[in-house]
Amino acid sequence: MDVAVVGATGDVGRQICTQLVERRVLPPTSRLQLVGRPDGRSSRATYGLAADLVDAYDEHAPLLDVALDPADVVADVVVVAAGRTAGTRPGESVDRHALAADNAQVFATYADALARHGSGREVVVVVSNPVELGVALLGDALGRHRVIGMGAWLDTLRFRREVAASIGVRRHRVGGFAVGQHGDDLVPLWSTVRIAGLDVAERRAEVARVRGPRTLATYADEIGAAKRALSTAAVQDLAEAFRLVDTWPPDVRLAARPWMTQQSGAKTAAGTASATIDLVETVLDGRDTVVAGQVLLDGEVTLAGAHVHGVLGVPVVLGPEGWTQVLLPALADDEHERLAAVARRITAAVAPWTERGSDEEVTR
Ligand SMILES: NC(=O)c1ccc[n+]([C@@H]2O[C@H](COP(=O)([O-])OP(=O)(O)OC[C@H]3O[C@@H](n4cnc5c(N)ncnc54)[C@H](O)[C@@H]3O)[C@@H](O)[C@H]2O)c1
Repeated sequence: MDVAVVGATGDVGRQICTQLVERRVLPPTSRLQLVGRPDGRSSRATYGLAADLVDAYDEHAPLLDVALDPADVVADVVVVAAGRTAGTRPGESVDRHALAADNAQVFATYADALARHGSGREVVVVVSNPVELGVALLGDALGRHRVIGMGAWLDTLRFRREVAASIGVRRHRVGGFAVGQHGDDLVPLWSTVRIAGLDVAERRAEVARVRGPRTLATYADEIGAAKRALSTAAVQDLAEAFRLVDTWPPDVRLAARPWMTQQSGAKTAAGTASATIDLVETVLDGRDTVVAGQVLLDGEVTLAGAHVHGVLGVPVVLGPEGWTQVLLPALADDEHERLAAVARRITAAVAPWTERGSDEEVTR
């Protein structure tokens, strides 16, 4: 099985390539295709990255190949990590609309190239932001089941880690999902949290203790307040800003910590790459596994009495041919309400770049 990484020399793309090789996800007989742009620095750096990876991992590296023309991308799994990023400088806000305007062309280019020249079977993992727009454009072009965005899986892993830290266990003992839109519009599904080794009563008591008497009705305000507090704290002392994050409930930390990391200039490349590789491994593995991801829905989910026909982060079954089933359990009222609002906001955000049109037409 072969993997292509589009945007291989970017901060995230480079981490994905390195981890794919270092974690031996691909055997030496497989091919890792590093995809760059024909113009600019990335074309030269793509060849350099291939040489550096062989230098480091010659004993077990897969075959390494460079592609600079979208028409030459060939793989069983294509990871799209190319494009502009935002919010990496102190005080810089993430304007998802502006980011969409920039990255829509990148998504459209590879959607078109894979539709024309691909095998018709490749599975695409979208990393670039806005991940929902990437899933919409690539899903429309290639078939929606073959395209998954990794933002909800990263948010899910972060949610599990924050809950685990508050309870005092390791992440692998915590289950549960964070869904919705990647970024501030994520939806932590507290009702799905499970903790290995605890019975139902014990788990409920632990969740109530670490969550407190809050609901998702105030979540957006809490995230806004957290960012303001961090902006002030970070001016004085970045260590103090990260210490402040630790004083908040798990779901606020879930949104605030990556935001602070991005603002620190460090970016979130390692965590993003690791979550991406989970999805790539799942597809290559050949067995169906439940993950969370942004997918293009066609009525599989009903929120506020309306079927969702658009992109939304949800738990899905992922396998060798892409995602097959949505596994969204019955939600608590506050979760349902927030997820319905988020679905509408994603649809509105994606509409200018797709042919699906207005909110009402998409979610009916
Ligand atoms: N989904 C997530 O959880 C998540 C997390 C972190 C970053 N991201 C996103 O990943 C993307 C990349 O982030 P980064 O920090 O690596 O950015 P970066 O600026 O370091 O790298 C972007 C790379 O994309 C390349 N590129 C741009 N247009 C291209 C094209 N048409 N074809 C091939 N390559 C092209 C550039 O040459 C560069 O190497 C951004 O959109 C960012 O928002 C997503």
